Parts: sequence; C-alpha cells; structure tokens
Amino acid sequence: MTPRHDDGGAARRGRDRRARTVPGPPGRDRAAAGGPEVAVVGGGIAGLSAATALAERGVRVTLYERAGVLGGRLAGWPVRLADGSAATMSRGFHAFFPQYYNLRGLLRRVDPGLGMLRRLPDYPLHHRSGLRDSFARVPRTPPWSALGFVALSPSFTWRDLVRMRPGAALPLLDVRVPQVYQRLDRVSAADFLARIRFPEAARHLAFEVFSRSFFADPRELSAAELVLMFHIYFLGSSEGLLFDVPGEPFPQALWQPLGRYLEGHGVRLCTGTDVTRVAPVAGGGMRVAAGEGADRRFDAVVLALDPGGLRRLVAASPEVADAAWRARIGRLRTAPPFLVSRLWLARRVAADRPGFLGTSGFGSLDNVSVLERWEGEAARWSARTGGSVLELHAYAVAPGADREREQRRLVEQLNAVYPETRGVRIIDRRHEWRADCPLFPVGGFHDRPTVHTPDPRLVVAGDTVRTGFPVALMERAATTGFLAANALLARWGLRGQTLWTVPDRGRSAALRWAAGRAGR
Ligand SMILES: Cc1cc2nc3c(=O)[nH]c(=O)nc-3n(C[C@H](O)[C@H](O)[C@H](O)COP(=O)(O)OP(=O)(O)OC[C@H]3O[C@@H](n4cnc5c(N)ncnc54)[C@H](O)[C@@H]3O)c2cc1C
Repeated sequence: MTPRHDDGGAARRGRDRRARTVPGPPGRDRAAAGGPEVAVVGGGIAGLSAATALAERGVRVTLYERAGVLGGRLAGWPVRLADGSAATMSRGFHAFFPQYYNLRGLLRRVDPGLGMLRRLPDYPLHHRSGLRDSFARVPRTPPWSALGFVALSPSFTWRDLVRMRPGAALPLLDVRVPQVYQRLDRVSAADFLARIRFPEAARHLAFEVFSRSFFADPRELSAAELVLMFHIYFLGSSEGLLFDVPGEPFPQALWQPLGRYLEGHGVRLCTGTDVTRVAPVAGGGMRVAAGEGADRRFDAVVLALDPGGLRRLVAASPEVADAAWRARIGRLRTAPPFLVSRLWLARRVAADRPGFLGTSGFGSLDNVSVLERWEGEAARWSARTGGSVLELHAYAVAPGADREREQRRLVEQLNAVYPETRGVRIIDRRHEWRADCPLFPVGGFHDRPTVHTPDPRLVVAGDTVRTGFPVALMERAATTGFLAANALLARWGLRGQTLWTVPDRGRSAALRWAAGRAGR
C-alpha cells in the first residue's frame, strides 16, 4: 500500500469543541537515511501506534510480537466451524467510542473516513430485576447528558439525584489528571459510590459500563479509575455514550490494512517472535534478544506489552533502567481471568435483540452480543444458515474456578436473558480464557510506569501506563504508544504526533469552583 499523507494529528477529531489538542514535539519531517533504529516490543494497539508514529518520520522500526498475528487483545485468527464454514475467532466485542481521538487517528491512516466502523444505535443495560436502561435518546453534551439520563432512566431517578451527597459527589464534576488520583486512588470504587450515595438500583450501571470493563471487582478497583471513566465517557465529553464497532472481524477491518501500511513505511513485522531479554549496550543503544535469532542492537526500545508480559520481560532483563523502576514493574498486577464464549446457534434469536446488551444480576454474565447485527462475516453466516452468532463475556471470574462449569453456566445465563435460545442446537462453540488485562488496585497509581523510564533509550506504552491525559483502555494504549514515539522523536529532533483528549477538567467553571471547595 502507498504510504498516505499524515496531518500530524492536527485536524479536528470529533464534535466536542472543548476537546484538547496537545502538539507533538517540533522538529524535522524525516530522519536522514540510515537514521535511528527502534525495536517495538508488542503488536497490540500501543505497539502499533508507536511503530506508526516512528516509521512515518523515517525511523527504522522492527516490531516484535509474540503471537502469530497483530492486534494484541484485539487479535483474531481463522477457525473452521463444525459445519465446515470458515470464521474468525477473537475476543470479540470492543466499543470504539467517538472520544477515542488518538485510536481513531491511528485507524484513519488506513481508512480516512473510518468506514470500517459502524455506530450501534443503542447499548441497553438489562438488570435481572427487570430494570432496563438505554442510551439511545440521552443528549450528548454535559450537563444535558446527565440530566437527560436521569430524566429517562428507571434506575436513576430525580429522587435519587436529590438524595446523593453533593459534597462527596462533586469530584465527579471536575476531574483532572493526576489530581483525581491524589484524591481518590486510596478509595475503592465500591466505597466511593457508597460514600456519594449513588443509588443502589443504578450501581449496575456504574459497574457494567465503567468498572467491570476494567475486569475488576469494584471493591478492589481504585475509585480514581471509575471517576476518570465517568469523566471520559459521560460528564466531561460531549461525544456521547454511543459507540462504534468494526463492521468486519478485527484482522480484516483493522490489523491487516495497518500491517500493510507499516510495511509500506519500511517496518519489519516479526510476528510469532517472543522477546526474551533487553539490555543496555555500554557504548549506546539497547540489545534485544528475540526468538531463536542472534541479539540485535537498536538505538532505543519501546516496551508495549500487557502487564504480565512487561513484568516477565523486565524480570528477565536485570540491567534495564534501575532497581527501583524494576521493582515497581514487578509489583504490577493482572486482573482476574475472563471468559469470552462464542456460540454459533442453529436458530436466530428474536428480531428485537440488540447488537449489544449489558447484563447484570444474572451471575457471571456481563454482556451478550448478537454479532450478525453488526459484523459482516457473522451476518453472511446467519443469512446462509438461518442461525445466530452470539458472544458472551464474563469478566473477573474467580481465578480457581472450574472452567468447564463456568462455560456451561454462561450458556445457562444466556438462556435466562434470551429464553428463545433454550434447547437450540449449538452448531459450534469456542471459549477463550485469558488473564492479560491490567488491574488498577486501590493505591496502585504510583507503581504504574509512565512512558519515560530512568533510561532515555527505553520507553513504555500500553493500557497499564499512566499519563497526564484523561484516557483509558484502548485509547490509553493508543495515546501512550504515540507518547512513547514522541519521547524518542524529540530526542532525535524529529516532529512528533499531535494528540487529542477529551477536556482535561470539568466543563463548568461554577462546578469546578464548588468541586474545589468540596475537595478541601
Ligand atoms: C474481552 C475484552 C473486551 C474489551 N473491551 C474493551 C472495550 O469495549 N473498550 C475499550 O476501550 N477497551 C476494551 N478492552 C481493553 C483493550 O483490549 C485494551 O485496553 C487494549 O487492547 C490494550 O492494548 P495494548 O497494546 O496496551 O496491549 P495488548 O493488546 O495486550 O498488546 C500487548 C502485546 O504484547 C505481546 N507480548 C507480550 N509479551 C511479549 C514478548 N515478550 N515479546 C513479544 N511480544 C509480547 C502480547 O502478545 C500482546 O500482543 C477489552 C479487553 C478485552 C480482553
């Protein structure tokens, strides 16, 4: 593929006029031939973002990915179903929010109009008690989003709003990074919601939309992360809560085109290659041991790994950075295992079932996707066979749980949510168990790595990494990937990537003032 023009990220990314732009470091457009050489370790969103920003400036990049394909937690791989059909398995459903400005900037490299994404018309949340919330009609701009939500929600009413403790709740209205961590990192998400008298019936909303997507028990999760989520998705941004999903499986929609784009920029993509050790070289640069090959020397290294991968590689690299930094990495935690089950059913679910449903109160089941509503491959299978492709997610499963039993239980919970699935023949089923998401425990903020390390040749990216930007999850991975590239580009006098974020403070001056007083 021919390399496309890069605007450096300056073009407006969304509808929010208060979204903030952060210019990248100034410098030359391109490195001279034979310029710096960088190893990017990890081929998820963070590694791909770093490799993109570096390669576009003429830096010579080798990207190492342990798995056979790119994408990290959004990787996909081909499978042959019991009925002989070819399909793509992955860990499936991911919400691509409109406020993921930097992730969308990455994807625009290969799809300027983002035609690969499609907006889901709603995102209902269904509680076993019968309560059902929807976001389709909630206005997008704060404070109307919050007020509109209260006006429409059966689980969060005006009376609940009045009962909340305004003093304790005010931090929600003026979220800044890193101040939010100073205020709330030592409180659990569950305690914070209790403290502000967040209505009991609406807890599932907060947990399903925000806290559970961190794969953590709310009693263990830092309240700062929960409050940051409220800000990013709801109270601090006017992009709204509705989100997009890719119209085809991840490899076809995202990673194969991006892989070709990177190769067009001279990036060496080494998939199926585990990096086993990284070490500084006395005369300058870093040595990387990867796969079976001999060690290679690079000018710098980007570690763009999941938390377990980062912990293992740093433990096997006793000379990198300094002892205090390595000890902090050693303390990083991984969230409990989660289960993604994909079922190919012989009969379709009811026509009014949404593409994505958040569930609560049914047990371990967190959400159900009906893939043929939004993914082309599943839609073609459904049209051909008359069946449905469903995906079930269960986050934060107890580490010692009996896996066969959990898989069975998940299907039973589906039967309770969508009774028409009872007794329907399952043509094929695939279960993915993983534990590679970061856990943000109460009080853990200071142990998290930043993009910079004590050694300027070594930078870190990924959704574990802390930054001064109000970003989370996939957007944190993309943003830290670009920031890691910017840190290296700045050293070499090369122009960096301009970044965008949702506003980095509360939107209303009066509420900011009140929040400031309450926080004293
Ligand atoms: C089921 C599920 C649902 C999710 N839903 C959402 C959602 O709706 N919205 C959202 O924003 N986020 C969601 N997330 C989170 C999102 O997937 C992550 O935030 C994001 O993918 C992290 O990207 P990353 O590049 O930081 O890490 P990863 O994608 O984990 O990439 C790290 C890579 O490093 C590789 N690696 C590790 N060790 C080595 C080594 N020694 N050598 C070479 N390579 C190595 C790994 O194989 C991996 O590919 C979800 C996650 C899961 C699992």
